[in-house]
Amino acid sequence: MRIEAAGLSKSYHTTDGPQPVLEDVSLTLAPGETLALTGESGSGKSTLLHLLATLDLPDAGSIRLDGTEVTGLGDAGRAAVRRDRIGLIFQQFNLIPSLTVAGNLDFQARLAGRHDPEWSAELVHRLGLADLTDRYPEQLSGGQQQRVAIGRALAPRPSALLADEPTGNLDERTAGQVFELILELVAETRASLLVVTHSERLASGLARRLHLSRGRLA
Ligand SMILES: Nc1ncnc2c1ncn2[C@@H]1O[C@H](COP(=O)(O)OP(=O)(O)OP(=O)(O)O)[C@@H](O)[C@H]1O
Repeated sequence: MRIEAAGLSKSYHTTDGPQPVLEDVSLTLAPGETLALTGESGSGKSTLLHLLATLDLPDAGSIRLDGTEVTGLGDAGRAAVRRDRIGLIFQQFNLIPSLTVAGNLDFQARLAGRHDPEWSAELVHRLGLADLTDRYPEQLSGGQQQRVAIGRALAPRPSALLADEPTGNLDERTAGQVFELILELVAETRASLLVVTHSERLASGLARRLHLSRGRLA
């Protein structure tokens, strides 16, 4: 997917009045390109990721996904773009508690109309979840839940994968391995990848890097 963001601004409304979080942020991500988004805590990385994922709307600016301006779409239109084209990995996983590991992967793929049992089985295997497919999220460790979240995001073969600290809950060695696997899977499916990370090591494994500082790209 080609992601083109131009002049994005966003403020949150607090009791002290509007707090600017992003100011005039522009970026482009070509189809299949990989980009790391770094920046200190509170610099606006998650906010920017949420805007690009169509989960929230900017106060000003434009977001084009494969040429379609998404800021003008209503909630249903943006939800359809997310469902069909975007894979999301959140810091807090957001797995569905009432579904098993296999159920979480299948649910997302079915929503997008692209359920492929062979691909789901391959993801489960490569993410080291083969013995855990019948477990529920609460029966998994944080690292295992994180791997389920990665599998779920990739199950529908999204055109873009947007990930917020996708290996933040793993020890350094496992984080490196899981990150390599994300890169492999993204390359195989030719998805674009944007990763928010605090890790220099992980950021250096991606083709490009952008740094946010107090809501502006440095
Ligand atoms: N819903 C909200 N309402 C008010 N302020 C918010 C809201 N969400 C985020 N903020 C504020 O916006 C700023 C940017 O937050 P954001 O989560 O985008 O930063 P971040 O760079 O992802 O941080 P971290 O690395 O700690 O996850 C912070 O000061 C945060 O307190």
